Amino acid sequence: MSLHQHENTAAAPHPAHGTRPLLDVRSVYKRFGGVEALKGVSMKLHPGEVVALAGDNGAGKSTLIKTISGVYQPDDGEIHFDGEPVRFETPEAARGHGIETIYQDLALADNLSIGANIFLGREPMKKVLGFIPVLDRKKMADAAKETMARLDFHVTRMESPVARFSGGQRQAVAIGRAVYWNARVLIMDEPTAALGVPEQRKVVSLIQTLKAQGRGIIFISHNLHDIFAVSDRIVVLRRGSLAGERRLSETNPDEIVKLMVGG
Ligand SMILES: Nc1ncnc2c1ncn2[C@@H]1O[C@H](COP(=O)(O)OP(=O)(O)OP(=O)(O)O)[C@@H](O)[C@H]1O
Repeated sequence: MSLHQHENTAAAPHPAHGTRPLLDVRSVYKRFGGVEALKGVSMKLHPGEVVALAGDNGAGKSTLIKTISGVYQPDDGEIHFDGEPVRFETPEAARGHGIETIYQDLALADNLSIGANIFLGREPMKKVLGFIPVLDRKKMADAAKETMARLDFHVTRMESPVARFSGGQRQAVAIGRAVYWNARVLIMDEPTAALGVPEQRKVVSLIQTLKAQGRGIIFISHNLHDIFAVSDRIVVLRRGSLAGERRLSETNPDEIVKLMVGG
């Protein structure tokens, strides 16, 4: 196996360069049987940076985010988090380091409130009469209010089941959950897919809020408009390899499409 060298590493340094990257993916390989889904992919993510992952179907985008977030383990190569080499055997292990992934299904419990969704599976308990454990609903409600306010995202009916919320609001709840649990890296799979235009704008503005809070964000998108609206850098994959990497200020949608399709 030869290390795959990519031609385009010309992206100018991000202003955050010089600071230590939050995430440093170094020449990662991932195979599924005979399929080489990742062939020596490298990428970095700095605090307060938004990186878009672009690429055609089958380019390796999902495999890359799942390899970063502990769903898969790399067959070769290394992942460094906050300067230390890491190997996450499970998504929970990645979460323990503050790497939270939001998939398209959002993994929300539709019939529960925002607070209950934030604490899903990690419910806070309190004791009544000194020994009977019950759900600490006040803690859940307060956390929901605070978290959504931190995201500058206001819903009037905090106690409603999230099924009643719009797509953008539901995305905000999923982001809120990650933020409550101190996500330092948020990975989002197509966060604006299946949303109407005003809702897409809200999600873009949420991503800007997360960035201003110094978190690192990686998002997969097929939507070049959103990519250009919110990212600092675009990493383009093609057939499992890095096809190129560009700072937003030095590229345009045509060039990104060319990198995606090759030739
Ligand atoms: N669990 C798996 N088992 C076998 N092959 C897989 C598996 N996951 C991905 N692949 C293969 O790896 C390659 C990369 O797939 P991946 O889903 O990462 O691409 P993608 O860029 O996310 O594509 P899309 O935009 O269609 O979701 C494809 O050839 C795919 O068929």
